[in-house]
Amino acid sequence: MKSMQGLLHKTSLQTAQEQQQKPVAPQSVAGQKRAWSSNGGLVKPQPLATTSAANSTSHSTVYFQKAIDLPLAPSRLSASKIIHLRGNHATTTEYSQRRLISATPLSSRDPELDLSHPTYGLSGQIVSNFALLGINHIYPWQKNCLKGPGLLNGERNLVYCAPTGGGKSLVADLLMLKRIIGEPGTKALLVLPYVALVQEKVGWLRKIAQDVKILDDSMLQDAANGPWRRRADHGTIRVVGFFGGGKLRATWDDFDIGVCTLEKANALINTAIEDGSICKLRCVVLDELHMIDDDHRGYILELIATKLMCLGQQVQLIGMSATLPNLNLLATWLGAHTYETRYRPVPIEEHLVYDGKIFLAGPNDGLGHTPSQLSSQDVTGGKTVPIRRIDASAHKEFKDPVLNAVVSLAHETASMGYGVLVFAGSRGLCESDARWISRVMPQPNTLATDIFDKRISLLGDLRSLSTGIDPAGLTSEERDLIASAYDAGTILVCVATCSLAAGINLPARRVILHNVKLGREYIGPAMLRQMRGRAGRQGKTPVGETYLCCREPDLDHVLELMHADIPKVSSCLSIKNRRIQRALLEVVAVRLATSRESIEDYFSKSLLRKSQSSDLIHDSIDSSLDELQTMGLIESDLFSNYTPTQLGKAIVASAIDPDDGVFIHKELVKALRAFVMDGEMHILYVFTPVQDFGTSVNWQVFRNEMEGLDESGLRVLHFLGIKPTSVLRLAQGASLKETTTEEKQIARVYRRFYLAMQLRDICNEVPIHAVARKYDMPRGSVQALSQTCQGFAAGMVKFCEHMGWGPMAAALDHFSDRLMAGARAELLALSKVPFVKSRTARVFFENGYRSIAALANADPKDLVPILMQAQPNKLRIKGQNDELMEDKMLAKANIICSAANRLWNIQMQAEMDEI
Ligand SMILES: Nc1ncnc2c1ncn2[C@@H]1O[C@H](COP(=O)(O)OP(=O)(O)OP(=O)(O)O)[C@@H](O)[C@H]1O
Repeated sequence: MKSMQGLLHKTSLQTAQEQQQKPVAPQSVAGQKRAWSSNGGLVKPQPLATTSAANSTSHSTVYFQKAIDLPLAPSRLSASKIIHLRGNHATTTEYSQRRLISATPLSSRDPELDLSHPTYGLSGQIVSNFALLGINHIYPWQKNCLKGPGLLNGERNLVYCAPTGGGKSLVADLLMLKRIIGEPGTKALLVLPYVALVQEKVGWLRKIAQDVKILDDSMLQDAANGPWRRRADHGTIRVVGFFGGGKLRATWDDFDIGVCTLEKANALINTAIEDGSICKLRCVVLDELHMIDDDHRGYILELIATKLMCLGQQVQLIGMSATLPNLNLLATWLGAHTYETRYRPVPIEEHLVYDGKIFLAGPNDGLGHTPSQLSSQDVTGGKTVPIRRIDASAHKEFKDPVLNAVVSLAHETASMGYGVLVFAGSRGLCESDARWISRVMPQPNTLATDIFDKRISLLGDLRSLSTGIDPAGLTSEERDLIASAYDAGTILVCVATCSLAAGINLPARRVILHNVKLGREYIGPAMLRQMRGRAGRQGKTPVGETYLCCREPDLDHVLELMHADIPKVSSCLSIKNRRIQRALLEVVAVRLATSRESIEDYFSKSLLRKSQSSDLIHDSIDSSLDELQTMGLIESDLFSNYTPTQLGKAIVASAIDPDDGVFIHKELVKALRAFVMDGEMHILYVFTPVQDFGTSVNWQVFRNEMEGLDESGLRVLHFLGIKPTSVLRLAQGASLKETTTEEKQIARVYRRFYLAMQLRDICNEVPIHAVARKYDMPRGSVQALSQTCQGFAAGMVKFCEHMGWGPMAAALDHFSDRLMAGARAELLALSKVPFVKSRTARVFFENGYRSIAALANADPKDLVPILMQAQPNKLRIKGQNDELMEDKMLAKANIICSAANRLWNIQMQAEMDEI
């Protein structure tokens, strides 16, 4: 079976490991590797995996070689030499000077650059926490920004812009801390677009807030004498992250600083407005404010800010971004002070690489020099002189000059001991780039012992993750391990897809772009800026460099892109995309605006109002209110006062779109009449998210799976209105009708059921890549399904609670634990123990450890072989590493036993209390 072997790709580290086991002398690869022109073992690019070569004039059809098809333990190759064509840079730039003096020059004469200066009123503890993180002085721009009118005392809002890596976060962090420390008991929210950023920020803020007291000693004493028992962390700053499905129930009382994704922040704010606890909110930071323009999620930022501006209480709004061309529009909207800087603590030099030649595209030095406007004629016609040249490679594998450039430049950076990030346009390209680069890297046996040991240890850590290496992509645990290894210099080269640039914070000396495409499309200027912005970070590298490697047909576009302006941002609220309806339902449901007048007032504060006339908005409100009434989500009285219906409230509480809410409601009402409880399919169907995953149903697969359903599953089909005869017809090539509203509704049920069957497999521990293959779905979609289902399930539980369907809510709640565990019911108890999830839980179960009590009473040493057995990816490395692995496993076993003991004691206590 090609499948499994093919899907278990290897990382460059693994390759290094293999080479270490089977040292091979450097030799020519001629005759060993399949030729590029041959089709054996080569795969056609998938829709999203076009290589840059696809546009080359010399290749009409180009295939890239999938990393998984490369021969095992390949022989070593060497990187091409890169030759300076001019002895020095023609001009002396800030960049060239910084090569010599590696630190950012800081004015030590300005005492206000000292964080302990009375201007900032920070406690000694905060100042020393910052110092521990390497921040002793603030940059002059940070000082100037902070000293803007009314900012330090919280009276004014702020919108500011600074280049990536320019130190934006510190300004927001300080203002936020000042708010909650200045008024004990108040709250701040920090809103970020991605879960990975939320996690990272929580870690950072906890370090900043470590041991910082909010309450003074007398207040602490009062609290101790009060009727409530004090929390252990009472009086210190609690930083809590909100994302995914897990924390949906966390409330306002659980944090001082909440770090949230957009959706979570909006849900928290809605709840707090409704129950009145919003009065404690003092500060909201909107990071990556340019996201307001994002088609899918941007409108949530607008809703958050608009609601807060309607509250009539002082909430300091702080918006920041690296890419806001129309800063003033947003500042006017938020009534904010603005600040803009081009300051880069580490200068960045941009390069264009074409046909083995490296051109200086302009030092981005922030000193007012215009980057040189390269033109494609100058570059191809020899008018512009390259500064360096990459020798053509002697290896036929590196005949493609773009690949050769990427590999040689990555090799050069790593040889200097610096980190390099390579961005490629698809997963396939990413894997093959990593493979090729690893083949020119030094042999493991020539590495310094400490680096070698650290890499082995990293491999051990990766292998001992309970999830195993998932070929469908990195899990967050794997990503954390790799990111911290990169941060510590254990790994020097990271290859990532372009889309990762926005969600990671991995600074690099050099950023290399293997062409400027994501799939088949060129990337946009904002994404290019994100990627280039990863180059150079204060304290890590003295300078930053970016290299855009491209081929001739792309030259014009690439040059245009390099100098392109970032598009202006604007509101994403409209009737057509149904965001206005959602905005309206929300404010009515949380009773922020219930009269016609207050609704008008709400919209007058929106960003939309900055681009649309009040008449147009007035009309949009009219039609949306009518629509929401027709949908049964709101009601009005004679005086045009609006109230939410129970369904309207449930939809807002469970954070779903109104249209989806109506669909879900219909389905649940049917389910209440006849809920199939003697099997899992019905509950799984209810937990299947309704948003569009780009599901295209393979009807033959649907039919096969349908035929495998048991009697209870077939009953579910019947209740949902799915006709087996229709499925058979569709499997024979008939097409699904989707013209009338009713037909669309039915098609939606069929698609959702197709996803529900995938969810069933995921819950039954089938790996994501296998699910994707079985259902003929892109892996990304299956992954998205598995990642969103928990949050959606939590939303469904809330929905049922708000609809007053208690028993249904309880049944769903029980099952949602299982989704979290990703394992079958019998493993549920075990999966409460750390490290014992999914596959590991199964292995423990099969080895007789079937309950927490069994684990609590086990000898940790006995668990080691079972943990070993649970390692899925057969990456056993013989010899010295076995010991290391065993040590790690024993440490894990100890944690498992003591956690199981703790859980067991709690259980016992609860049982005794019941008696
Ligand atoms: N005054 C300072 N002195 C030393 N280091 C600083 C200072 N201010 C910020 N830094 C450090 O610079 C790095 C980049 O800062 P930060 O993450 O705030 O940049 P940013 O502008 O928010 O970038 P991005 O656009 O990627 O979010 C961080 O490691 C931060 O700790």
